[in-house]
Amino acid sequence: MATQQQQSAIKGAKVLMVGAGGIGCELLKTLALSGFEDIHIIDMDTIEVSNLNRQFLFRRSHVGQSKAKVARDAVLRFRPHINIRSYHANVKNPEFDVDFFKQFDVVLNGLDNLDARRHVNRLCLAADVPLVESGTTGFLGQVTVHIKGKTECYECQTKPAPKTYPVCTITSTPTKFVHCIVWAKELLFAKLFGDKNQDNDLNVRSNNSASSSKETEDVFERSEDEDIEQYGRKIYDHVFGSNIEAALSNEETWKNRRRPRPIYSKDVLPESLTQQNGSTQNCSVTDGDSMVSVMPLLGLKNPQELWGLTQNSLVFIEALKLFFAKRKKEIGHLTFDKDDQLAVEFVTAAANIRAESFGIPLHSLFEAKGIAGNIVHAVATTNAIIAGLIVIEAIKVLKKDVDKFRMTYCLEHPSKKLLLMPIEPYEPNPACYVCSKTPLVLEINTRKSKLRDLVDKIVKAKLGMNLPLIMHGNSLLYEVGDDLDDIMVANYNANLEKYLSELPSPILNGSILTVEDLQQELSCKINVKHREEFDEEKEPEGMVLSGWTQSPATNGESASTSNNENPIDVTDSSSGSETASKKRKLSETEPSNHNKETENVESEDDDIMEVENPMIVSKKKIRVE
Ligand SMILES: Nc1ncnc2c1ncn2[C@@H]1O[C@H](COP(=O)(O)OP(=O)(O)OP(=O)(O)O)[C@@H](O)[C@H]1O
Ligand SMILES: [Zn+2]
Repeated sequence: MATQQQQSAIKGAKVLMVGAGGIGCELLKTLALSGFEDIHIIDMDTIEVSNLNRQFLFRRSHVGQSKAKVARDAVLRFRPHINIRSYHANVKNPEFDVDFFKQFDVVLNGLDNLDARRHVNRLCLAADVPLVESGTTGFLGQVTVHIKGKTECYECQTKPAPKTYPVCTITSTPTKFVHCIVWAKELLFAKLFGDKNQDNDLNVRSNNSASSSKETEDVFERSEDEDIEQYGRKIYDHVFGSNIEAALSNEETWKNRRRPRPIYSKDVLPESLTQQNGSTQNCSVTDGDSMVSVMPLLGLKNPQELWGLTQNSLVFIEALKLFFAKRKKEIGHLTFDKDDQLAVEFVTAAANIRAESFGIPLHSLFEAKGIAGNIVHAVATTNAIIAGLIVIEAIKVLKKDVDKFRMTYCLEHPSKKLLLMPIEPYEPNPACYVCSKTPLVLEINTRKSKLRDLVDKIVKAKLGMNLPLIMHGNSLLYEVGDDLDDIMVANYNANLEKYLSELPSPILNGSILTVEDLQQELSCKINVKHREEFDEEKEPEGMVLSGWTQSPATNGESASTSNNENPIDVTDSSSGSETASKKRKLSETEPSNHNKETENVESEDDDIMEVENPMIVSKKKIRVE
């Protein structure tokens, strides 16, 4: 039961909730039942069938409708007299500016991505509004409190780098199924169906007899009149047959490794599939239908069933045929999406054939989809616990009970008999570029990198700025906005194509740039260090930024896109778990002895997820409430 004092803090509070998904539904219900009377909710999504098992404010009839609105209506049915306002919109929209945020007493995040979390963090700092941040991953979860100047901001600590694999493991020497999945989705799928101009480490040259006259022929190019099945077989034979044979010829590679087996389509498939099951040509799906699927056409019903080599090979060819027959317009623009059934079928089959070749155990479509989509299944109970903890912290924030603030971690197994681990929050990190204005350092080749590289790879992708402005001394080099005249736009566009050292105000070794986002009211300095060479494997972007918060790739992002620091990237850190780093507790005078350590949690496919191990913090400092 809430005390009188708590009740009055709750009643008078105006609260903003961002996200009405798994955590958000629980949170809205708990807020309403705890006595909150003025709640605003922002969510950009509509309800999907897959949300219904845990987002209990939604019913099947709501599928396709705004989450924020349906959540509001559902709660108003049992709390009709409170004020709930819903916004079906992206929190990054300009209408949610600093003034919008200023009207709230506290902001509560129930988001699922780092990008939006960082944006809300910046607006809360700019508006000086407390933020209660949260995240869950399966059984793990955490709630943290962020108050400008008092506790660390959401970006004070670096986030874990997404799990990456060396390129050569993926392209030549896979040893785990996840390596085959990464190869299938980031290289093969991207090569066949994605942007042709993207760098791709897949071996594209054919040296088979048919093309001996043109040794450099790109086998992935399909000529207009080429039969789709023949084309599919050509790709199959190239990637699973001749490429493997070529790799085998390098004896050194296989001295201490198991040798892979080349697989050719003629050895596993009948001569003509069209006669066997001409179904994909005749099936009734319409062009552009993302629900197209080969499974029913091949009589495969159970996604949890393990397919043999022949079945995988059939799925491979038939899925490729379907892409060309029914989704031709999308070819050249596709990135892998875990919700795209045909893409999942193709990637599962390709990964399994490669796995077979390398002697790695095969996996079902269900398992492969989980690995390819980095899916950790949501646990409704964790969301409910986390939502409860958010409300507890929100009430402390409203009562200004600074000494009682806690960051709470929901653990999977009891540790010292505790499943919920509360820890005192930490002071702001004086080296944080977001809340403490410490300059970042950028190593870059100022003669070979263009302003466009800086804008795309650093300012947008890494610093998460939406409407950036770049200044060097008094010279404005770049700016985005609706109020720019044509001449300015032309000047800025021309600057984008110039090398840094050739800009009107040249950026050279020792230059200090000011980079700002007016919407986020964020301004930071970048110290530029010229460097001639970069390691292509370890630093594929040709530049290195120090002191920023790592942003994981979004689903389906290609391995070689600018967002990733590392070549092949597979994880999505939805919970916002953090890596070990020096932390300063609020009440602490000696900062030295509270380094948080991390524990490695091995998931099924050996993807390592780092979670903080709060037990490392001295027990004296922990007060269980
Ligand atoms: N930039 C944003 N603006 C507004 N809402 C956002 C933004 N980013 C994410 N969200 C919302 O945050 C919510 C997160 O909820 P949750 O983690 O349960 O994800 P979900 O999409 O509902 O489920 P799942 O991803 O597991 O299918 C989603 O409803 C999503 O729409
Ligand atoms: Zn900070």
